[in-house]
Amino acid sequence: MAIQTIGVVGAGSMGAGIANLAAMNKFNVILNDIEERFLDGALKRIDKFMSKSVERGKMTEEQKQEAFARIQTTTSLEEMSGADVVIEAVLEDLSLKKEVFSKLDSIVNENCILATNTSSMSITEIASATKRPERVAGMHFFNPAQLMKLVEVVRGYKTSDETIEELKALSKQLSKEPVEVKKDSPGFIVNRIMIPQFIEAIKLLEEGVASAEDIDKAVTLGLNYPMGPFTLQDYAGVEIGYHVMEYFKEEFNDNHFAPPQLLKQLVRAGRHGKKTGAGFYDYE
Ligand SMILES: NC(=O)c1ccc[n+]([C@@H]2O[C@H](COP(=O)([O-])OP(=O)(O)OC[C@H]3O[C@@H](n4cnc5c(N)ncnc54)[C@H](O)[C@@H]3O)[C@@H](O)[C@H]2O)c1
Repeated sequence: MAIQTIGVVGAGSMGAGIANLAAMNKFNVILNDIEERFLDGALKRIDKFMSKSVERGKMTEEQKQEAFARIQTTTSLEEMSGADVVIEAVLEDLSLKKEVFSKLDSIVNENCILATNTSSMSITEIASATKRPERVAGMHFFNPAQLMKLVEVVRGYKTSDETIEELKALSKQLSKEPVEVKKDSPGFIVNRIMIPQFIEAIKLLEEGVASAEDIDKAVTLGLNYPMGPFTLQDYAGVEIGYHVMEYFKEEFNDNHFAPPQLLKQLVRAGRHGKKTGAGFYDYE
């Protein structure tokens, strides 16, 4: 199947980035969110990203305009009927994702692939909200989706080989490097490794072993990571890690994954990271 039109549901950090990436790679994009203001915000961020690319000589103004023109925005999920693949990027909430998948299943054509950008949750469970579990899979991008090279293509229990192959091919068309996650396991590969590191970093901070700045410095210089754990959580959205920890705790039946108290407090206080002006660090 030749994929021409990609639907993206949820126009937040990830949805906007994925829509931008798809448009820059010459796909038509239908970008959906629940309110116009979220779509306007997404278009502004897309415009900003591409303007910087033009400044840096990575694309021409004409290419930017062409890519922009390929993105159609809508608050009506019905308009996903024209999509060959839909990538869901709503909040990390299992019941919300299932509701979106159930609706999409009755809107899109029968061959359409329904992919989720979930950071951790069960593809099999999300697929169970549809009558096409063989056409449902994880397509996990990293932030910012325009730049980060990796895509985890994740198999649910009933995902067909054809669906996996098509999503791997699509990832390459989007200039990404896909890896196949062969089993539907919480957090897939990257978050399974990263979340315990976040937990240990927050515990070190809580125990007063070192400051956030010094933990970040130690990890960047000592492990050669591009960002330390606090800078990265603030960048990704502090609440995302929190939801993933809660999910790991339940799924693995292991309290070791429980979100540390400090993280809970930040989430409760609305300190969700850079996008809210504060997280582990202050930005304003
Ligand atoms: N932020 C990251 O670093 C990152 C990386 C990889 C994957 N993810 C995953 O991507 C998903 C989105 O994360 P995000 O950081 O972009 O979140 P976000 O909060 O920035 O955006 C979520 C968007 O979904 C919209 N939304 C909510 N309900 C909706 C509905 N019913 N229909 C359409 N839109 C709806 C919201 O209005 C919001 O604009 C999550 O599952 C997250 O775990 C996030």
